[in-house]
Amino acid sequence: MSEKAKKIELRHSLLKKRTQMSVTEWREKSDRICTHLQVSPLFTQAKTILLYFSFRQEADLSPLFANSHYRWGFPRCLGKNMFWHSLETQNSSSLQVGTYGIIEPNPDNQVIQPCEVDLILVPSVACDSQCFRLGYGGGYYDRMLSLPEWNLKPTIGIVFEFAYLPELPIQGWDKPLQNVCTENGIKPKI
Ligand SMILES: Nc1nc2c(c(=O)[nH]1)N(C=O)[C@@H](CNc1ccc(C(=O)N[C@@H](CCC(=O)O)C(=O)O)cc1)CN2
Ligand SMILES: Nc1ncnc2c1ncn2[C@@H]1O[C@H](COP(=O)(O)OP(=O)(O)OP(=O)(O)O)[C@@H](O)[C@H]1O
Repeated sequence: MSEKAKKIELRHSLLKKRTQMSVTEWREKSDRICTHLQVSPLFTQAKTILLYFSFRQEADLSPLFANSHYRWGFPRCLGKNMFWHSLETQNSSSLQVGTYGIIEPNPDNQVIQPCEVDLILVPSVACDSQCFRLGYGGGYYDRMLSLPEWNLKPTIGIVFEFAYLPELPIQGWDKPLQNVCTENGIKPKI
């Protein structure tokens, strides 16, 4: 089987497993992930952090946004690129539903430039012990993290432990992240 076909099959089975989690289990594991993040030096030493609105039962990091000590950035998809915005108000009029049905900031919100970013929390379908990541297949983070202005930014892949695997199928453009966080803790790249 090709690496591409292996990715498609794995993505399908892991997304199925993730959406079969009960809401209670999802909430508990998401909260544990938030707790591990909140005590990590990578996190506490950051000022501007990129993250996401949970989609298809991804770990929900919304308890983190409540902390106004940090500046939070959320992605907006435009074509094959992501743009990052902070939300000045918690007002729902600053949000819209984007291309894939994911909530995103509307373009009027303040743009966050790469040089301002200290940490990226990367939503993942799976990660492996070398910090390679499987996403939804759009290539958004692969493209972004391959650019020189993003290349050296600290990254933490976010997955539940059941999707932290020994080895993912990888293709030429896949670049490892620097860390992975599951409900059991933060694991740096080996
Ligand atoms: N919460 C969250 N927001 C995010 C991401 C994410 O992973 N999580 N993204 C991270 O990239 C971007 C959105 N990327 C996405 C890419 C593809 C699909 C999607 O539905 N793909 C189709 C198959 C596409 C294909 O194989 O060509 C599908 O799964 O049915 C969804 C989101 C930006 N925002
Ligand atoms: N650095 C890059 N430059 C150009 N195209 C890229 C790059 N990285 C990935 N792609 C394209 O993106 C597509 C999707 O890649 P892949 O299946 O690895 O996505 P993914 O990491 O699962 O998705 P996502 O990052 O959106 O969650 C591939 O077909 C590939 O051609």
